[in-house]
Order: sequence, then C-alpha cells, then structure tokens
Amino acid sequence: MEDEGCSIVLDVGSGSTKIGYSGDDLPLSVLPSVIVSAAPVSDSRDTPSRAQRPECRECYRGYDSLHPEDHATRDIWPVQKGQCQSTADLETLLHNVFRTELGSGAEAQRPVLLTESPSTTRARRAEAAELLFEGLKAPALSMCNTASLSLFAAGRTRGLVVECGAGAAHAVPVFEGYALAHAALRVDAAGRDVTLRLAQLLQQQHGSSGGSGSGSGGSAPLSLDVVRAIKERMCHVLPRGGGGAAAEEDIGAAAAAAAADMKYELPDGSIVRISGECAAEPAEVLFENKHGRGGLASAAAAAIAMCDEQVRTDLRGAVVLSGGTTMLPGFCERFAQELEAAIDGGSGGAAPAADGLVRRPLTVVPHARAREPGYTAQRKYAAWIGGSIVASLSTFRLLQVSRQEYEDAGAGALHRRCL
Ligand SMILES: Nc1ncnc2c1ncn2[C@@H]1O[C@H](COP(=O)(O)OP(=O)(O)OP(=O)(O)O)[C@@H](O)[C@H]1O
Repeated sequence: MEDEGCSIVLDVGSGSTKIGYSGDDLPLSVLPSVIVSAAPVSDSRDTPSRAQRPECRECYRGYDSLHPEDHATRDIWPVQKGQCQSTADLETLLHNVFRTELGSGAEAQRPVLLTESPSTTRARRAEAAELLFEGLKAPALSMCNTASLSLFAAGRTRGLVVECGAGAAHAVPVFEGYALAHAALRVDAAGRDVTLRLAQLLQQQHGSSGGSGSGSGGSAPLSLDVVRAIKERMCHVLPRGGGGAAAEEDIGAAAAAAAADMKYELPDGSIVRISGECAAEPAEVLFENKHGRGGLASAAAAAIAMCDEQVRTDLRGAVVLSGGTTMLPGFCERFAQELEAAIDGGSGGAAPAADGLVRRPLTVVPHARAREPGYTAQRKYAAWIGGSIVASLSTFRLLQVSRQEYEDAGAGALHRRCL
C-alpha cells in the first residue's frame, strides 16, 4: 500500500529487527539485531524505493549464533533476552537500519510505531522515546506491547499471548487490547537455548561443535549460525510423553519430511547427519522445569490463574502463539497438551468449576489441524503484523505522541498513551 500518510513499524527483537510500513502484510526487511564492526549489517548499498522491493527480505544471522563464552567477538547485540542492554548501541543499530532500509529522505521521516517487550520498564520506555525523538528525529511516536499486537494479528482483542522468540519468552494476558502487566510472566528459555542445546548434542555425537564433514561428520566446527539453520530445517517438538508411532504421526507433515531425510548439506557440499535425538531433544528446553520454575506452558497456566475468573474464560478461549520459535513443527500440539495438563488437572478448564459453571474449553491458536484463517505462518512476525494493522487504523493518531507533545510533557505523554 503506497500511502503518503503511512507510518514506520519497527520491531527490534533479541535476534532480528523487523522494519516496514503500516498497512503492509509483511515487514519490508528482517535484519539481524547486530552491530558488526567488520562488515555492513545489511547487503543493501543503495536503497531502492519501497515499490521496487515489495517482498519481505530476510537477512538473518541469528542472535542464536552469539556464543555464551565468546567474549572475543566484536559484534554487539544491543537487545538481549528481550531487553535493551545499551541505548547507545541501540541507537547505532537503528541508525544503520534506517539508513540502509529507508534511506535518508522522506521515507525515514514518518511517525514510528515501536513495539516494546512485555517486560519493559517505564525507564526503558523513556530511553527509547528519547532515542527515537532526539536520535532519529521521528516526527511522532507510538509504543505498543508486542503481546497486544500479536493478538491483533490473530484477529482478537482478548486472549493469552504466548510469545517465544530468540532470547526470551512471555505469557501475557490481554484484555480489550491492553496487556495485563500484573499477570505477564517471562521465561528465560527461547530459540537460542534450543540452538545451543542442538550444538551441544552435535558436539557429543560428532566430536566437534557440530561435527561437519562428509559422511558421518568430521572435525571442523560448525558455527552456531549453521546450527540455527539446521534447527530451523530439521528440528521438531515431540508430543508430551515422547516418541512412539502415534507420536510420529502427530509431529506433522513438515517434521515427518525432516525425519525421513536426516542429512543436512552444508554450503561446501559436506553432509551433517542429524540423529532422531538431535532433531527432537533440543526443543525440550522450552518445556522443562528448571530450578523449580516451569517451562512455557507452566508460565501460561500461571498467568491465566493470576487473572479474574471472568477474564480467565476469555483467556482460555484464545491462547495465541507468536514468535519464530513457535514455528517448530509440533510446537502447537505439544504446547496445547502441556497447557491442558497444567490447567485444572487436564480438563483444560472445561470441567465444572466450584460454582457449577462449565468454563470455556482451551483453544490454542493456531490449532494444529484446524488452521486459523490468516494466522499460521504469520505468527513468526505477529507483533510486526499487528503493528502494521494498528498503525493503519484511523484511530492510530490517538496512540501517537507528537514531537511537540514530547518536548512539552516528556515521556509521561507516552506512558499515558501506549498500548
Ligand atoms: N521455521 C523455524 N523453525 C524453528 N525456529 C525458527 C524458525 N524460524 C525462526 N525460528 C527461530 O525463532 C527465533 C527468532 O524469533 P523472533 O524473530 O520471534 O525473535 P526476536 O524477536 O528476534 O527475539 P525476542 O522476541 O526473543 O526478543 C530464532 O531463534 C530462530 O532460530
């Protein structure tokens, strides 16, 4: 939609930054959220106009590839586990992204809708506002919670949003478009942890950090970026209780295809063999109980339990998954099983409650078999897509704070108007 009045929609995640224009179906670009000292972040030397690049461009070198013990790297990831680590670094990243993706002309001088993590603080919001208004000269700004936006992308305003990205996961109840902050829970296990676990298993099985080489694997270490690519192609989530023939059926067509072809070809032509254990075990980190803290499904059940009973009915009726890690084949099925087991002893909340009322059954979106119209693969970019929808509504101006208002009232104006 080529529209003079459209806004820039910006979603800066731990792993990737999604940027594009309101009203579009997908981001213009998806770039790694990294400042690389040696090479340009993006491969775009000149900036073609928006009309020339209508497709979503993905240029992803994952945050997953940030090795926990690699202090020597000069790459800087300003957002880690969903939280900004340094405003100065974030400013550098955003200057790079705006320059390479939008150019320095009028395209970059539009109102901005910036997504914010469910666990952000007022202080961080104020810092981000200063960065956008003063560093990037945005004429107007609106800040929206990723959970509310993901829910809009799924066509709802009430529900429990379960986000699982690269660095962090959240379970956030949303009512009438507003995230209920008191019941939002965060889990420190996400896509990067799955990648690291896969790297560990490959190392154990092949004797190197990944074990590449032709045949059964050689000694050259695999970069975590390659391991991430293997994960995205070949890993899946088993149903609760593990494998078995019925389970294999349940993991879906994509996973079955991956399971049949357990070889991954590297760019140099060598082959990495992926065992069944390597394909299925890494994703277990998302569901396991660690140090007495439950996984994602336990957090989701706890978040529902922290809300009023009337709200809980709506939450059970729409548990919306979003974020790249939920794209793992079998994730939706396993999550639904785990959540059902965690709520009301397996009834999913449909059993009669103490007051005799039958609660609404648990509905996880997207459903593994009954595909949600318009919300399946989109969940990878759900927060950005929701932002694109919100920023194209005529009421969007009610959420915006202009530069003048910001100069007069400071960040307080944003706290009052953010979603
Ligand atoms: N098809 C796929 N299968 C499995 N994992 C995937 C797939 N596509 C992306 N991922 C994983 O999703 C993660 C990125 O998800 P997303 O873009 O939602 O996170 P982010 O916004 O960068 O980070 P965060 O939300 O944690 O701040 C990465 O770990 C990536 O490997």
